[in-house]
Amino acid sequence: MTINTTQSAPFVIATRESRLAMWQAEHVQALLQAAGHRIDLLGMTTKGDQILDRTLSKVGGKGLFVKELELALEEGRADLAVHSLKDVPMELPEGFELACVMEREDPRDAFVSPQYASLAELPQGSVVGTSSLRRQALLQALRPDLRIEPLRGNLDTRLRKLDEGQYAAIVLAAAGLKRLGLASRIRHIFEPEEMLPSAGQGALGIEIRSGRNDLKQALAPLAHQQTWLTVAAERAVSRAMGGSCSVPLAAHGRWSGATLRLDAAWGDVEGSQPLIRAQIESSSITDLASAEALGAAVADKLKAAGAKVSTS
Ligand SMILES: NCc1[nH]cc(CCC(=O)O)c1CC(=O)O
Repeated sequence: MTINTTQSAPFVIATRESRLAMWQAEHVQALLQAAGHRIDLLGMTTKGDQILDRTLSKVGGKGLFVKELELALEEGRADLAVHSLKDVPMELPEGFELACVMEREDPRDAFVSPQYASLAELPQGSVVGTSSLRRQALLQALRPDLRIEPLRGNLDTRLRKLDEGQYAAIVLAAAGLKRLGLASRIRHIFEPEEMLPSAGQGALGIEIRSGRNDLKQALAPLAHQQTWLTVAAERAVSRAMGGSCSVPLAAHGRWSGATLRLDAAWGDVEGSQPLIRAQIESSSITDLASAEALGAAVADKLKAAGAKVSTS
């Protein structure tokens, strides 16, 4: 029998229990284990998961997926939480921070349909499933004839509802489908020119209690600096616009060489006005502060063109 009294306790990852959340937590677990750390998982059902089938945006929004994981960190039941950055509120509560942002998966949206190979093939008036106001607004801009119907639940649930025939097509993040080995369901990937992605889409962020330098050190090798700068710029647009899932807002950064091009689109909730779009390119993005300044500048352009800051 060996008793190792010097080895410290394992780090615990708090995670939601959806297949995608588990994949993401296990991915981080494997990377940290490969670097020699001991890592346990703590699975949790969040309020957001319990009400997935109701109108999430009306009962408190995205933060619901994150809050209970934060409580586990606060109470010391867990050390880190792995999030899809797209679901992480712009401002973290006092005492929490993002320890790192990891390399991005495909940030684009995917068209999924058993029958049709692309949006253009959909017959007039087809029903398309999405509960994202951003996807709804961008879809209607491309095809005003389509009927957009709500679609909730985790990825498997959404695909099942599609296969049951409730929709002619649905739109999902390519990243989630690829992570779960479901890339074969993708019929078309929208280029940002067609459908501009959401801030942070496809990127994972790891949240910790502020000041946990032991964790920061362990997580530093997982950070991807270019992704971090890109999503910092995107999230700064959302922050400046008061972004939440109750307003159609897209923000997407792309690099070509040393130049970051940041695109954003904003729509009013009623969807009565055409989308307002703005774009800036910058070759002087070197740190988080300059990335966030670029995001703020794009938000200023949106506002100058008539976009309203949301206060809810
Ligand atoms: N809002 C749910 C959500 N949060 C993150 C992803 C996909 C993975 C990612 O963006 O990292 C999804 C599913 C979807 O939008 O289709």
